[in-house]
Amino acid sequence: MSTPLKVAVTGAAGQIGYSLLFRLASGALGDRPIELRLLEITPALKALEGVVMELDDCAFPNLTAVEIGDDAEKIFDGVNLALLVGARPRGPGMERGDLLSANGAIFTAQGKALNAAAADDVRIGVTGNPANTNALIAMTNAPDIPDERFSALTRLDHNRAISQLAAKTGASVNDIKKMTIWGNHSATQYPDVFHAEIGGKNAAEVVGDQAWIENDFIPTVAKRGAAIIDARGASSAASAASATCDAARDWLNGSAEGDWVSMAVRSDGSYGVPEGLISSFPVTTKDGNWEIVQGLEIDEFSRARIDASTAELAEERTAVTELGLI
Ligand SMILES: NC(=O)C1=CN([C@@H]2O[C@H](COP(=O)(O)OP(=O)(O)OC[C@H]3O[C@@H](n4cnc5c(N)ncnc54)[C@H](O)[C@@H]3O)[C@@H](O)[C@H]2O)C=CC1
Ligand SMILES: O=C([O-])CC(=O)C(=O)O
Repeated sequence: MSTPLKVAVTGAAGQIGYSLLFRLASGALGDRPIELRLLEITPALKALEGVVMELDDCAFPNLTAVEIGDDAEKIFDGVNLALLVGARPRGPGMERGDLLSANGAIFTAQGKALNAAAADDVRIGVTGNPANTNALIAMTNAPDIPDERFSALTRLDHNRAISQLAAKTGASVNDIKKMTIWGNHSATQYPDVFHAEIGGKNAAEVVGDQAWIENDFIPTVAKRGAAIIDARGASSAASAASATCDAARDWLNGSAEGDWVSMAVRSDGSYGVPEGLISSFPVTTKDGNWEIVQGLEIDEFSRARIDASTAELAEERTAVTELGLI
């Protein structure tokens, strides 16, 4: 048996955790042994013990060990992958950015703990909202970990966009490639169909309905989180866990040939996105590394939307700078 991949999950007793842990343990990252290291706040440890009892009861063949605790440095010791989920979710009527001050402090502490304790090859995926700026906070507080090891989750938005496009065109989700989410995991995000393909043809041309793209598709994807909160009374959990798995699997194992994925990563200035912001881009991945897809033509319609979302990210960066978090 190969050495287990040590995977930390924070907020493990929460809603997303309750789906994510079982997906990870049952092979979402591939058929490989994994060790789970689960971080919670002290009052949630008892509930987490119950979740671990359930993990035990599944007798997952690839789950070699589970450790739980409330000390981030101990839990992050030697981890190869850290999935930072633990943070307060928004309720009805809130924007994700409203969580900045409540959740930002979690990511300073966890950035420092990862810096001190994680394995040299660690990859860190941030799901807790506001995900992009939380990733920026963790990255800035972990100066010894290369910046490219941090990403924030926009894979859920990417998956939502594929699903909406499949429903509109009658195509299978398997035929839809090269979807892109640009910018922030917020209502300003820009799901881009102009570079996407359906069965090898340009997706915007297949749709042939600019009004639908503008007035239906983009707002439906961008506001899907709020629609789920309205319907469920709680924010998306199983789909967020599924996207967290998809993103981690593709990061570690590589994106498919002839396709790309959306990940929020540190901007190097590509596509005019201010350097240093954690913004979503089309990326290809291989062996735990990502590369921003280059050379896409950005027309005026797309330019305005990318700029609006990255302006919001810049404002969030200013806000957390003023809060002393970075
Ligand atoms: N990026 C994305 O696509 C999505 C992000 N989210 C976000 O994920 C986060 C978690 O959502 P849920 O699981 O539904 O929330 P939840 O409230 O059910 O669970 C959060 C858990 O985090 C724990 N926690 C709080 N502070 C912690 C700390 N310092 N260390 C470790 N654990 C801590 C809490 O005790 C709780 O058990 C929220 O911020 C939510 O908005 C949710 C859906 C999609
Ligand atoms: O909308 C929320 O607050 C939860 C979330 O991030 C999503 O479902 O995309």
